[in-house]
Amino acid sequence: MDTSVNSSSGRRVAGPRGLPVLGSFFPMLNEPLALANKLHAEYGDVSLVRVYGTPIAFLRNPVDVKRVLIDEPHLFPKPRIENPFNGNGLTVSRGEHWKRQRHMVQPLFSKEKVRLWSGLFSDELHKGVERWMALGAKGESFDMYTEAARLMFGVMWRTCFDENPREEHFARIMDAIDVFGRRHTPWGVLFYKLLPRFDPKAPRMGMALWLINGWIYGRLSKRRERGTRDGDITLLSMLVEARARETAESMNDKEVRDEIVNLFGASFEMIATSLTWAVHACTQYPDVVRRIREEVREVCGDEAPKYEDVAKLTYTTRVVQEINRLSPPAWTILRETAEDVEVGGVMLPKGTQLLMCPYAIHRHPDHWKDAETFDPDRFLPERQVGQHKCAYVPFGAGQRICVGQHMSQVDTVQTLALLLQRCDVEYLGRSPVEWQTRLTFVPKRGMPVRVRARQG
Ligand code: HEM
Repeated sequence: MDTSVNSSSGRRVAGPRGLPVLGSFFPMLNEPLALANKLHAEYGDVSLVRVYGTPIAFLRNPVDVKRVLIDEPHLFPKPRIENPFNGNGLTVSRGEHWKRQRHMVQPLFSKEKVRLWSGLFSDELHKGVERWMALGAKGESFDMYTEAARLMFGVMWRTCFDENPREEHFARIMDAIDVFGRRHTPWGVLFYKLLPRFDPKAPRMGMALWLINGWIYGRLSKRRERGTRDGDITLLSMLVEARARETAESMNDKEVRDEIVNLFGASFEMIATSLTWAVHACTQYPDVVRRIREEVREVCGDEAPKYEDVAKLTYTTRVVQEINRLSPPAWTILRETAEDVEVGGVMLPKGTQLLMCPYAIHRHPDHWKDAETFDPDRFLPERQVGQHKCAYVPFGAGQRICVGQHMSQVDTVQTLALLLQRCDVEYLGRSPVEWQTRLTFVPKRGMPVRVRARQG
């Protein structure tokens, strides 16, 4: 049986009714993106399920996505998301607090700032690639996702604190993500209060939270004691120095802590996911590898690719864009309706949760030709003419667009360029790769690869 909501145009939007009371709780919990794909295939651009009576609408038409994210964001705020990790940081805050924090945080990720951090990034990147080659030299394989996460975690740790990360920091954070991410998919945040009670691993989250707070507050208090120092380009210091636009107020300790956790949470796993899928694609398409290597040789010669080279690595950039189209790390963007409102010709009641899945939007048959084909050249400027602004939203759109978009693109392109310049990569897992949605869109059984130094 179907659920239906009357449309003002007489059309009906429908989805499966699901179980009594629970509705579609289990498909949403187990694999919400698979549910979204199924619903779009069966019911079109706007479809609806209920979970505990809460209506949840899936939108995939770029026209509706633009209206929600860009044209009328006041009608479609972010839902209230409460969890002790994110606190009231940028990814979850709303209203005036969000506006104030966004004005303070966004400038910290300008091109100029990313350039400042680029030496530090290159440093970590070289260590990472050398480590992968050393494993390959011993004949050992590794999980690309874990290694990409380790690399990007190191980059973020140094960006925040200008310290080398310890294995303990990485292991603790990955453990927290493992527990938190399983229960805490972006839609699962709506039901956070209910879920941990059933989760025997919840104490591990409590321990991780206690440690993370200790790491941040400890470093913050030292930074406050020490005061400003020339040449300090840590994100921690920049957050301490940031001033609100209208009042010139600075952040208190809790606000700095929240932003550090949010920036960490929003960044390293996302970039690691993008890199993982990019490396996998390169193992599948030898022609893509050949073109990236030719481009890197033309732009960098035998030198390692640097920050300044990235703008010239246009084909490699298109490869990354195509990866973020087909395997968008942020698999959903969440909003809710602030009042009864019509979307895509359908009347949705106040409080309807809106899930816009870039995975589905990036495959919309009216906006993408041969959507399943891996074709980086579809991002050539001449082929993008006339493309809808919201047909491609791996970083979101509108006022809440990702603050780390430039940083991500630079880091992913530079990593792919260096890796393929120096190494051959072999994928050792099953094909096709099974995926799952955790905090990001990840391979279900990891991404086993072997990396060997290139000869000659
Ligand atoms: C491939 C990498 C990344 C992807 C795919 C990605 C994706 C996204 C998306 C889709 C949003 C919008 C969410 C929404 O509208 O609700 C977002 C927001 C955000 N991203 Fe990213 N992101 C990436 C990397 C980063 C990095 C490197 C940082 C910072 C270091 C970052 C920080 C943020 C923050 C703070 C927000 C919240 C902005 C706000 O709500 O005002 N992200 N990201």
